[in-house]
Amino acid sequence: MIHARGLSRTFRKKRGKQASEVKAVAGVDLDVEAGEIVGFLGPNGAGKTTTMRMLTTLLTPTAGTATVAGCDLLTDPVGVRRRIGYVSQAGSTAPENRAGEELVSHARLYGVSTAEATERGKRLFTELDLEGLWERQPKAMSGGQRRRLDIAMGLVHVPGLVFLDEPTTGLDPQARANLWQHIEGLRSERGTTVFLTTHYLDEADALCDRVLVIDKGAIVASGTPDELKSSVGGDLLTVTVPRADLAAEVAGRMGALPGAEAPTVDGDRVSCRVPAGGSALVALLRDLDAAGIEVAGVESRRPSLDDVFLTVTGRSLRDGEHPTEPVPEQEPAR
Ligand SMILES: Nc1ncnc2c1ncn2[C@@H]1O[C@H](COP(=O)(O)OP(=O)(O)OP(=O)(O)O)[C@@H](O)[C@H]1O
Repeated sequence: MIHARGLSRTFRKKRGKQASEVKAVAGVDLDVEAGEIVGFLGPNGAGKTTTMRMLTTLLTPTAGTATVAGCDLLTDPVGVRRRIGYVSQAGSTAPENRAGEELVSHARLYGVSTAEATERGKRLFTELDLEGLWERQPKAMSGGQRRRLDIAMGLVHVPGLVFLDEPTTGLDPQARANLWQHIEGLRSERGTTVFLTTHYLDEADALCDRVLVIDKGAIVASGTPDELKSSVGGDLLTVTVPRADLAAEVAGRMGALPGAEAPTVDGDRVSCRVPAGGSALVALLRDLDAAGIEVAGVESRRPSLDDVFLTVTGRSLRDGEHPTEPVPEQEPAR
C-alpha cells in the first residue's frame, strides 16, 4: 500500500545572511502492506510529519520515489490524493462552517452523493462521540471535539489508506480508547490501511501491528511491538536492598546469573537485564536467602517500547515533551 525508497527532504533555512540546510528526512525506505496498522514513532523533530507530508503529496521530496495506494507519488499525486485520507496535526476544518455541512462537502469532493455523505457523516458522529454537534461551528467546540471532527473529515470518503498525524493528542482517555476502537474497526470491517504517528507508546503497543522508529531523518528500527521489545535484550531485574552497603554484594550475585548483563547500582537499587526475568528472580532470591542477605523489594519487568526507544535513539521518548517550533517553509534545496 505504501512503498517508499530513499525518500528525502532537505529544508534550506535562512537566518539573516546565514543559510543552512536541515536534512529533515534522509533516505527513508518503508513498506506498508494493505490492511496493516503501522505506527511511526520518533522523538520531536525526527522527521515523522515531514515524511507523512511527502507521502500525502503536500510536500515535494528532494530525492527518492514512492508508490502510495497504487499511484506514483511524483507522477500521479492526484491519484494518490483521491485514494487517501489525511488527518494532519493542525486539522482541516474551517472554524466558521457548520460541522456537518463541512463534512458532507468534503465527501462530495470525492464524488460521494449528498445522501450517502450525510449518512456516513452521521454514523461517524455517533462513533466518534460527536452526537448533537452536527450544526455546531468548530470554533464553538472543545479541542477534543475538534480533533474528533478532523478525524471524521479524514474518514468520511472511506479511503483505503488513512494517514493520521498524532490523532489522539489532546483527547481524554475515554476518547482515545474510542478512537482506537474505531481505527481497529476500520481495519477489520473495511480492510483500511492505517499509517499513524503517535507520542504515546502504549498506543503504538496496543494498536499497531508494526512500528517504525525514525530518528534524525532515518528509520532506525522496525518490527512488531513484541519483536522490538525482545530485541532490547531481556527483562529488567531490579532488587532494592534495605541498606546501600549491601548493593555491591547483590550486584555480584546478580551478575553471576546465567546470561545476565553487567548490573548497575543506583543507591539502594541494583538492576540488570537477564534473558528470562521470572526464573532469574527465583534463582537470585534463593541465592540471596542462602547467603543471609535481606532484600526490601524485587521486580522483573519486560522491556517496554520506551526501552526500545532508549536503545535505538539513545533518548527516552518522554525526554522530548515539547514539540519543535515550526519553522517557516523555504524552497527545497535541490
Ligand atoms: N518547513 C520547514 N522548514 C524548515 N525546517 C523544517 C520545516 N519543517 C520541518 N523542519 C525541520 O525538519 C526536522 C523534522 O521535522 P518534523 O516536523 O518532520 O519532525 P517530527 O518528527 O514530526 O517532530 P514532532 O514530533 O515534533 O512533530 C526538524 O528539525 C524541523 O525543525
